[in-house]
Amino acid sequence: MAKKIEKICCIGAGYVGGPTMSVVAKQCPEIEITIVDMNEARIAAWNDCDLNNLPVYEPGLAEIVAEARGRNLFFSTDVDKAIAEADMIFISVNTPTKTYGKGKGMAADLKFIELCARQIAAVAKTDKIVVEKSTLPVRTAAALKSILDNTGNGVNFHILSNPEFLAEGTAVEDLLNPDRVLIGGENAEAIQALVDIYAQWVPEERILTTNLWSSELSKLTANAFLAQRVSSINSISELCEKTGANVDEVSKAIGLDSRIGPKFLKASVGFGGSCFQKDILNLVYIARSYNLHAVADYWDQVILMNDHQKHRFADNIIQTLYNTVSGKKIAFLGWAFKKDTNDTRESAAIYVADYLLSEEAEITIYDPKVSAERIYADLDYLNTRSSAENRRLVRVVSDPYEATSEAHAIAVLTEWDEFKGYDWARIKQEMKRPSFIFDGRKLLNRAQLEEIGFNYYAIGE
Ligand SMILES: NC(=O)C1=CN([C@@H]2O[C@H](COP(=O)(O)OP(=O)(O)OC[C@H]3O[C@@H](n4cnc5c(N)ncnc54)[C@H](O)[C@@H]3O)[C@@H](O)[C@H]2O)C=CC1
Ligand SMILES: O=C(O)[C@H]1O[C@H](OP(=O)(O)OP(=O)(O)OC[C@H]2O[C@@H](n3ccc(=O)[nH]c3=O)[C@H](O)[C@@H]2O)[C@H](O)[C@@H](O)[C@@H]1O
Repeated sequence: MAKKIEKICCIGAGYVGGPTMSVVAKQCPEIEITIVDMNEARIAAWNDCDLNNLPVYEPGLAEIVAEARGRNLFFSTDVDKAIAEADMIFISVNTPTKTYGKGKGMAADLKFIELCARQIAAVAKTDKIVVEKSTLPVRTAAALKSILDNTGNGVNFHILSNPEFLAEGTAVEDLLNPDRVLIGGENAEAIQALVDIYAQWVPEERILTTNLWSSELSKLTANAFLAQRVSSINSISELCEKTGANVDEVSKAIGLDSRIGPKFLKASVGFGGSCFQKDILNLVYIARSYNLHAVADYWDQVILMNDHQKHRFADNIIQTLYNTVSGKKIAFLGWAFKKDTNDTRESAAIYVADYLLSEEAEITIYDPKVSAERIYADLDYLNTRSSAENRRLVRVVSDPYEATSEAHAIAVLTEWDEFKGYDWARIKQEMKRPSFIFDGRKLLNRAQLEEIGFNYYAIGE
């Protein structure tokens, strides 16, 4: 019989910790869950009475937080207390690409993970099951175990790997109906304790148990395969543009082959998000560290193709606008890395904007969920020009018609549904002529827009 878990602590109240634990709290009302974070502002936002102020926007999430918060779901900055009281501790902190030292620009930065392990070791006075929820390099559990066992108070720690496969924008749905839940571990009782939690709402045949290393490596592999599909179809999109083929037609034709399948074949301006690039870079780094250079080079191509796609989208705008965008107003519709999220990490929009700004374009941005502050922070982070210069060249507005008015061109960077329903005749009326649209998401209706008089360009057509 596995130990029944009564109290869970989750370290990290971000895009994974927040939604994941909210859903566990909803499905397991008898378990008390405390999500802790050292970021006070983030915890305050999770505790905000106004659910519109939650730090993560996900369809359906606010309702779940409203149901569970204060009942069996708590958000706190008191990390030590939550660790001390919990039977099971999820580590859901960020594991970004290293920006310094050995492995800079490639390896995952594990300093936040190590800090968690040291804090758990220092505080724990009772046995704990420690669950890796963050995405980690294969064999990280060995390092965690070494820290916990050597610096702890003599209590027993069992480590499990339980990577998260949710996608942003559909996090709640993905958590409620996961394709699979993956649990890697060595201790049968600890594994069973976590299986028992998920089994409250996930069919048992979708709960897969493996050894620790397969679980850790499966997460990196899943993201690499998904990103590879996007880069593969994006590579074909360029060939379509040269040959008269239409990439949507090609996607459909190949996707109907049951061995290939229809998902993740949508050509785009390039994949973004906090994880695809970081996880592939990490995979490449790990392969190189084992001297597997052919393996590393193979996966590296996925990133190179993605960079190429963003670059050529921006280049096409410049070329089409008579080889100069200097002083021209370009309207960006969308800044988030995909629809239905306020997350902008590694969004293709950032890189397209940066490229156009270096050509002295003046960009006006509208995104239904992303704040101006976030957009400026994204651009400043690249360090290409001064913060003052970014603010001089970029305007962020809350009305799409204001963004597009007097613009030479519109670039669609995120596939927000609302863009489809705009009054495109009015937009055309208020733009400079000729009026160009560059659809990086293949979202809009070519026939309708050409009828109105737009010059419409879409990826892969
Ligand atoms: N964002 C996503 O959709 C997915 C992310 N992942 C993985 O999950 C992990 C977390 O990702 P996100 O939630 O997006 O990151 P995030 O950056 O949104 O959240 C991480 C949180 O951890 C907190 N934190 C860091 N160190 C801490 C410490 N020592 N004590 C207390 N709090 C600490 C930070 O303040 C931050 O609020 C990453 O490894 C990521 O690769 C996995 C699946 C999906
Ligand atoms: O580890 C993670 O962080 C997560 O990464 C991705 O989820 P996410 O990045 O949230 O979103 P996706 O739907 O995968 O989209 C990623 C990027 O690829 C782009 N994309 C996706 C699919 C497609 O066909 N074409 C395409 O360009 C999206 O627009 C977006 O920019 C994976 O889908 C999740 O399973 C994983 O848990």
